[in-house]
Amino acid sequence: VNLDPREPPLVKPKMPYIWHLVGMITESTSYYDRMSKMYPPPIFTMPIFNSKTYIIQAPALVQSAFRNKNLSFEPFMAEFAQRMLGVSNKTMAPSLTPATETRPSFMDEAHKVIHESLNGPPLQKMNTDMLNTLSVSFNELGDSFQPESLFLWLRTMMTMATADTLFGTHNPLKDEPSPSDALWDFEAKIIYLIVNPFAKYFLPNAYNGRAALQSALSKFYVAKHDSDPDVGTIMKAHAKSLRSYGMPDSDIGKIELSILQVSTTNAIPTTFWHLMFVLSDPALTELIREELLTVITINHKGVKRGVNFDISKFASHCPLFVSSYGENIRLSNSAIGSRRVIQDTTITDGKPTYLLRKGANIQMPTSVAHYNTEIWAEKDSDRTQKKAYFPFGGGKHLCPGRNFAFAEILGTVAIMVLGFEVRGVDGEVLKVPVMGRSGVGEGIAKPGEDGVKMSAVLKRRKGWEGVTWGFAVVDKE
Ligand code: HEM
Repeated sequence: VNLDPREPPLVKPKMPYIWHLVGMITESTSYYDRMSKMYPPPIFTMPIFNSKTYIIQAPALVQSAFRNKNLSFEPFMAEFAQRMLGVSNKTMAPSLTPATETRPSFMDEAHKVIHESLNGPPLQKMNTDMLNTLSVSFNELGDSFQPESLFLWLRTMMTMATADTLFGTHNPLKDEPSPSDALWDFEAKIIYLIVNPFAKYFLPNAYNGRAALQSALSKFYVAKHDSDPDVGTIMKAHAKSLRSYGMPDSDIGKIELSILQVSTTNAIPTTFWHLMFVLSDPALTELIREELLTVITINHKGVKRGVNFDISKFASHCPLFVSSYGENIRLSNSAIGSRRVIQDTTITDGKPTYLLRKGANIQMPTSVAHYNTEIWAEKDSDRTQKKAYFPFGGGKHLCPGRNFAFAEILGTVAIMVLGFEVRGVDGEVLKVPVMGRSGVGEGIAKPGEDGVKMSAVLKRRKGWEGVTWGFAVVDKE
């Protein structure tokens, strides 16, 4: 590749063309950590085939990239979504509609619609719907319960509660034989579905799981169930937008699988890690229980007691609980932020300035900043840490689901910590399973085999037996 001297320095691969690509595929996101030790920050150029990818490692430069309007996420979203969903150019066409004099591009309109649907009253409804659906599952548990796999039990319960929240009474997943497995079989292999044109033969579970989900979702949209009153605003508004740009109902079903996927893929593993971090530290568990006592109201209904959490108070009343969540998403997140240079541009961290050439790709490995021990040593200033912390990306595409994730994750962990004693099958305190790295294209690491196999015993806590749990979400403070 040709490099202007003002561009970031080139890191030549040991073997031309594919060396870096092989590294990414075989070592997943750990490859970037290894590279960062050999080529310390701030930024370098990695040649892949005949193209250039700039790897931005210095947190200040990452923040500069997030703010730069010439670095776009949209080409990736379009390419990634089409291959992930396995849809034709014809199906994708309406969602690629460019702007006209009278109307924004579909992508810009969808961006606005999604961000609006995940804020204010629609967000509060989503938080309450999700957590009250989950509460039903907890309320149905007896005095003691032992899931074969704590992770898989939590995953299934949260997947179905998310789908109920998004799709309402006619949640299309309900008609599938094992909908949560179909979704996660698909999710686990997304990167391979993207790169492997023969996925149908090599990855039958992922391929067939995706097809079954898309067919169920298409029936939902053909029957116009998205106009039902209990459907989440995000699904209603996004489908309305797709229709207005000319997409037929059956194709809407295929595309909307992506919203179900983004709503579950990171939030559910994050809940598991947060639960594990808290439960593995009995002193922390006790302190968090004390904090949680300040955000509940107890109603006596005859002999039964109803306990409601007020989610809007978590931020102000539960500093330890909230900061443990913040630390959890720092450690469990090894997402790679992506952007494409759509116009020659420069970025700077205040010292040198780097030229970025039109057409090149950008990758920003979260783990390089999130695991930088110099930055995260206690002595380091808050300002530096703030720059080095981007679990939800940044700029225009800063994750719009972060407030929903905050509510659902803390709400789920809150019930389990306050309402239950959760121990290992041997009665001992649970240990955090080995946390690997997420694969390329994933955000949050999933537990490995030991974590998936881990069973647990949930016993209702003394004094909290027979409680009916619920959530009354008031305004976020
Ligand atoms: C702990 C949970 C979550 C994490 C760590 C996370 C992380 C991220 C990240 C890193 C991005 C890319 C941002 C960028 O490149 O600047 C993103 C985008 C996005 N996320 Fe999340 N996310 C989470 C939960 C959710 C949930 C629950 C939803 C939906 C309800 C959601 C919906 C989205 C959407 C729609 C985008 C694309 C935004 C856009 O293009 O403007 N996320 N998320």
